[in-house]
This record gives sequence, structure tokens and C-alpha cells, in this order.
Amino acid sequence: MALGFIKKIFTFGKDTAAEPKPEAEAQAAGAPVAEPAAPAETPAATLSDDRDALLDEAEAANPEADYHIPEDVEPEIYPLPHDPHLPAAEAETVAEPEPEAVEPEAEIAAEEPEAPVEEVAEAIDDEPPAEAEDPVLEEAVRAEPALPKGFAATSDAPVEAAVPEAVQPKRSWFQRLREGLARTSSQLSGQITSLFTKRKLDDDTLQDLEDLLIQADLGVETALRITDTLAAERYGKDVTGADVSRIMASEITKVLSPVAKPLELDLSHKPHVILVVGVNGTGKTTTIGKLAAKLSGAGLKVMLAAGDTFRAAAIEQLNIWAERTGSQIVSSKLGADAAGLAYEAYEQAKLQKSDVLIVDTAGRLQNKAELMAELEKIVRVLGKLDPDAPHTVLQTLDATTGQNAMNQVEIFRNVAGVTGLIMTKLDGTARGGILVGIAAKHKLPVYFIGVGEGIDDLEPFEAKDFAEAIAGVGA
Ligand SMILES: Nc1nc2c(ncn2[C@@H]2O[C@H](COP(=O)(O)OP(=O)(O)OP(=O)(O)O)[C@@H](O)[C@H]2O)c(=O)[nH]1
Repeated sequence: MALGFIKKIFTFGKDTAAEPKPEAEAQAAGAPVAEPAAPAETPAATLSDDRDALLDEAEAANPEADYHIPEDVEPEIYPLPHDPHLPAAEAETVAEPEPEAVEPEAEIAAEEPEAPVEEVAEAIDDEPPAEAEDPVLEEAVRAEPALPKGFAATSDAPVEAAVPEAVQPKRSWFQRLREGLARTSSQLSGQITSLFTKRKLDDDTLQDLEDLLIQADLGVETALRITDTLAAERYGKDVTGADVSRIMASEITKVLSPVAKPLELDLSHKPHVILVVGVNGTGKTTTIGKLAAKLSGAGLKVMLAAGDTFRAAAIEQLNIWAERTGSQIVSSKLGADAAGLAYEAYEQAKLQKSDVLIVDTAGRLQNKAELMAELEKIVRVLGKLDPDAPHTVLQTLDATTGQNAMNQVEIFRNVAGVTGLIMTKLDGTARGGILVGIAAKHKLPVYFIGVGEGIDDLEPFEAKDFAEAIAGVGA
């Protein structure tokens, strides 16, 4: 019954144009592909066969792609030695799988004599037997996690209840947001003040203001909204910088409000799959760590997949985040097929009954065709396992890159069907205005913003707070 009350209604922002095309799949590989089996019934011994067939099919859909799949690479599963979220009853299930379920793990263990799977088996064996726990209490705890601020369940279920402590840092958060955006706002307000010193509002000043706002990355549409409103209120009259800031805050709030949405989780999926995409260095891995911290802190069971198989440091970094956040992780050797890794991670998440699976990906724009092929393949493979997966496709954007971020949304939206954004590095940049430009143009939900490198430096995106911080007004 755990979380069964959360109904599937997740649809917003989904770019259906980017979803895998059934016709293309039908044309792909002649070999029959097993339908995604019900997770609990999926015999683990056939996972490798299913995976290979599925990957072949996905690859056949794009024969030009070079996937760099070394022959000898098999994903390795690195659950934590002690999984704080694994109830004893589940531990028992894992420790005593059906006979078929043993094979893939045994394969991995055989290829890798020191494979962590064995350590895990030992760790699970060390768990107290199920009877020693209070199953009713455990079920209750697992059944009613309160989602952290910035997330929402796709129903009116009690998980909507806010985490109490999420309310309390409101003031300090706003303070931090203002500090983070201080460079953006002080640059803007300095320019605005000098523009309006001893000048009545006329066509020239309006044009200068429009140029200034466009240069600040707010976008033409928002710049015009601001100048039109200002003209309607003050044309021919004296204008102060404070007048402009007030109107700016109000107009930017109107642009941002429709995109400031919580990240909806449909926990009836088990796992709800979040695919994280974005150019290298935009903060994917760090953001995954921060999200995992929020989710596991709220009592959800999180599995990470180290799908950026092109950078050893990225795999290592995600392992560290997994450890820090009490999440499980499936990772592979460098150069492994990312779609294969995603497959394994999904199956593991099913077996482990994870609530959320977060898949990291590479973001090498240097080879766009290859990147596209890889991402498409990951999306296609996940979609075979669960027709609605990935349920969320998050793109991270680095605020410091300004207009580049705008182009990046264009690219990844088409390739991976991005459903929502997280803008990182808003601390200390003078280019925070780009978020407004992107919101106006792409109208994709913005779930969170990153304001630092720390585990807690990810905050739900609030339109009014952000607009006031950029405009330099408000408490
Ligand atoms: N100041 C600041 N730094 C951040 C933020 N988010 C991430 N970073 C830093 O940005 C750098 C790149 O972050 P990663 O998480 O490695 O980015 P990535 O997209 O995974 O990059 P690759 O691993 O190269 O694919 C790291 O040094 C992070 O600590 C943020 O919100 N603010």
C-alpha cells in the first residue's frame, strides 16, 4: 500500500515531440524485444538478455551513432554498505532472491572479484531479521514521507504537507538570494539610476531603458513590458530609479510566476525517474546531489545512476554525493554505454523499491551528434522499461553563461524532451537576468535555483522573491 494513493497525472511541460516514436521503434531491430516486464516479476537472470535486445533496438533506430561500448564493460552496482532506507522486510527480499535473481549479481561478482555487490549482500545479511522490526511502524514511515519544499506529489495526497523546517529558513533564504543576485541587481540599478538622473520620461529614455534591459539578458518581451508599463504611468514626468525598480519587479514577477512550479513526483511509479541533462560544468552532478539530499532527507529512497560515463571524475563525484546523501548508486567503468547503465539502474531501482531514480548524463556539446544519439538512446531505453519514463527531464543551466544558456535549452529540449529547468550558480553572477529571458521564451517550469556549491544551496524557485532580488527591491 506504500504511497499507492498518489495517482498518475504527471503531464505538465512534457515535450511530446521529443518522446520516443513508437513507429521508429517498430522499424528498429528485427529481433523481438521483450515488453517491459512488471518489475517485481522481472526475472533478474534475464535482465542482461533483455537489456542487450533493448539496447540493440535503440541503437538500430540511429545506426549512425557511435556509442563507444567497450566489450568488457558491465555496470557495477554500488549500494551503500548500510542503506538507511531499506526496511528489514525488503532487505530480506533482497537477501533471499528467487533463484533466477542471483545471476546478474553473480556475473558481476565473477567479473569483478572485489565487486561491492558482495559487500552489500554481507551488509544486508547483517541487517536484523524482519521479525525483529516493527513492520507496521516501518510501513507507516515509508508510506507517508513529507516532500521537501519545492517538490509536489501528483495528487492531493498527504505527502503535499510541507516539511516543517522548510518554512523557517524563508527569511535567511531571501537574504541569501539577494546577496547572490547583488551583482545582477546593483549593475542594473546603477545603470538605471544614471539613465534617469534629471530626465523626464520621453521616447529616448524609454529606448535607452529598453536597450539596457535587453543587455541585462531579460529578453525583448520583458523589456517591452517594463517600458510600456513605465510609459503608461510616468510618460512626460520625472522618473526615479525606484519607480523603475518597482515596475521591473512587478513585471518580472508576472513573467516568472507561470514557470515557478514545484517538481512534481509521481511516486506511484516506483521509481519516478528523473533524467538530468545539460552541458558539462553546468552543475548536473552537484544538483543531483542536492536533490538527493532533499529527497532522502524527507524519507524517500533514492537511487542515483552515474550516466556520465565519459568522465571518471563525474562518476567519482556522484559516488561521493551518494555517500553524503544516503542514496544508493549504480555506476560503471569509464566509457560504458550510458543507456545500458540507465537500464541497469532502473532495474536495480525496481528491485530495491526506490522511490526516485536520478540519472546523471554526459553533456559534451563538442560532439553534438554523439550526445544527441546517446541521450535519445537513454530516453528510448527508459521508455521501454516504463512508457512514461523518464518522468522528469531536468536541464541544468549555468547562469554565468548568459545567452549561451538560452541556446542550450533549445538544443536539449529537442534532444531529450526537457520538462523543467534548474538554474545554477546564481550566487555572485551579474547575469541572473537570463533566467527571465529563458522563462519568457521557453516557458518551461523552473523548479529550483542553485546559489552555491554546498548541499543546501538549492532552493525552490519563487517568482516574486527572484524578481524583487533582481530589481533590488523588497525586504
Ligand atoms: N557557485 C556555485 N557553484 C556551483 C553551483 N552548482 C554547481 N557548482 C559548481 O560548478 C562546478 C561544476 O559542477 P558539476 O556538478 O560538476 O557540473 P556537471 O554539469 O556535472 O559537469 P560535468 O561533471 O563536467 O559533466 C563544480 O565546481 C560545482 O561545485 C552553484 O549553484 N553555485
